[in-house]
Amino acid sequence: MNKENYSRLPVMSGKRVLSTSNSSESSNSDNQPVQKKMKRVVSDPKIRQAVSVIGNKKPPPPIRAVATKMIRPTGAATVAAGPSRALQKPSTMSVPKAVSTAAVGGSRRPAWDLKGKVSDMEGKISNYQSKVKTVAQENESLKESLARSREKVEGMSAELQEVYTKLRRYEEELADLAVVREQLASVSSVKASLEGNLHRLTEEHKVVLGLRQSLESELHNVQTQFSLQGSSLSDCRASLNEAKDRVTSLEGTVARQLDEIHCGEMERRRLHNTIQELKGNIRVFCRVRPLQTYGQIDHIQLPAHDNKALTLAKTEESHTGRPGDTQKCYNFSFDRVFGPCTSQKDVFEEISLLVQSALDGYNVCCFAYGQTGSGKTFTMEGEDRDDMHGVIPRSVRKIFRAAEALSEQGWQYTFTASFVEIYNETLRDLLYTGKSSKRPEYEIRKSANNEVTVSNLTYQRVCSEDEVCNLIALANQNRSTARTNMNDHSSRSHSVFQLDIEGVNSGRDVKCKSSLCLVDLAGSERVQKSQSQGDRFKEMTAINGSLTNLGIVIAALANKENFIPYRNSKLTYLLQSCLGGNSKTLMFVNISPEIESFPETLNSLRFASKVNDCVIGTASANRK
Ligand SMILES: Nc1ncnc2c1ncn2[C@@H]1O[C@H](COP(=O)(O)OP(=O)(O)OP(=O)(O)O)[C@@H](O)[C@H]1O
Repeated sequence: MNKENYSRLPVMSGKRVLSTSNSSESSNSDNQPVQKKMKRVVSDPKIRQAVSVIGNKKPPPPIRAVATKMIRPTGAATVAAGPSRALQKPSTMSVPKAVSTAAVGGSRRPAWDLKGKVSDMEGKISNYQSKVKTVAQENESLKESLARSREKVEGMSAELQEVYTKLRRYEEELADLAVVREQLASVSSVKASLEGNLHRLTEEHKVVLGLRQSLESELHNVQTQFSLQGSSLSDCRASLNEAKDRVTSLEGTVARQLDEIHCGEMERRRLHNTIQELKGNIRVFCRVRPLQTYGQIDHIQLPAHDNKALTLAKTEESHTGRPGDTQKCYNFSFDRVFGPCTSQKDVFEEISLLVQSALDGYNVCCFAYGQTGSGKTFTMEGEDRDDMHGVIPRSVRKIFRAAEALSEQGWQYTFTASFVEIYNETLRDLLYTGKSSKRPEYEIRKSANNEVTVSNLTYQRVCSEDEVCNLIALANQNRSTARTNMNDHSSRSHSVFQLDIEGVNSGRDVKCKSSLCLVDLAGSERVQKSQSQGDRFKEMTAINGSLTNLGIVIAALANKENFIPYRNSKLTYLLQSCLGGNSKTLMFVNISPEIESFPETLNSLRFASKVNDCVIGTASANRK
């Protein structure tokens, strides 16, 4: 084995091989690599034979054969006849010069010189004998040398085995190293990726460092501000304590003022009621509808300086038949007269104080009276546009706003709405949403504490103006309308919108309860003029009967009669609590400006005058 053999081994780092080789050299007792030794041994011709034996090759026979041949006691002649190959080699042994010369070819003895020839032969024999001796000695030394060589060969075989063992170990190490190399490769790739990561992290670290610096500076700023605010906080605390003291003292003042406000509110209610009483618990407002065609109203005169007076003038034909001869004037006086140009807002302003009374715990009733088409529904409900809203939507708005304002003084209000129609002396629920075939019967009932209710009627709890407006819209859908000669869309029924109000001031332990009734009466025209027949005639009879009865009830109240015929009509029975002593009533008399309506206008004004003359007993608030 030599270095070339090593290079043909499985992959191994040269360094490691060299180091192993070196270590092997250094560990060897002879301080020589095994292969070198081997080379030297094999190059020795004597040992080569032994090596050949180890290598399973037949050993060359010569030495032993020669030795054997030489040792075998054969005669000198045999020796002389065929000298061995060893003998062919020039011998180093010394031969007597005389013998040698004669034997080799010195001068030939004469045939007769037998003695000399014998002597030559004897010399030759002794020569051969000494040669044999020498060869035997050589043979012995060769045997010894062979034995030594065998020992050496055995030693070397052992060494060789050792070398093979080492070789196998090296090979195993090499295999291990290959695994290590693979691991190294994978570790290298991991290292490369880690280096990439490291590079990225380094960049990120730089960014984070920058961020940190900016955050640190920000933190510094915040800390500065914080310390500044800390000092201002202590200032604030001091002023807070001062403020707390002030608040405590103000709370006392507020409590005192709340008491004063409450007393003031109760006083306001009392005074307000006094004013309403002074104005009369039943008041009548007259409203003239504008002309629906271009023209001038001549027969209705409204004095410019007096907004409470109205004159109805009619030029009566003379017996000669010529017009303009005599003029008959009918003067009326009401609590207020509104001309055709008065806006809805101005009309409501006059009655808003009455609506306020409803919140204060007084029953309030407001109804519109007049012939068909005179503007009752316009006055009570108005139209969709905000500025055209009538008394009902404006009252509802005022009530809810006033209730909200009073909540600051501890008042909590609950509202319940109902909407009834009286058609042909029959009650109908205008808030009914069930099937018309399943409409129940409605009966007016009076409770022990004189409260009037209607059985089966919808009493809807409401919390806002919008909710009430939705109910009014529902009622309008349900409302029965009929076509008449006087007005295509006139209502042939009375409609009664009622808002029951309950107020509680739990802090003061005060309660109040009242009703606000807003009534749009059916048209009051005379039967003859409407030319109604059949059902329409029946409608007109029922309407006029209930309106007449309304007048009778008001007159009976005015005369302080013992018996008030409320039950004569459904209308008066339903409005009983609003018309009685404990109420404030407002009647609108609506009149049409057309000259053709003169008789109806006169009738309406006469009816309203009668009502205006009534003074209903002093109202008292329903307080507990
Ligand atoms: N003050 C007013 N200004 C403008 N238009 C009015 C006024 N009063 C009434 N009108 C109009 O006159 C018409 C009739 O009015 P409205 O329907 O209110 O009469 P009514 O008395 O309620 O009739 P009915 O008894 O048939 O219900 C309507 O078109 C209404 O818009």
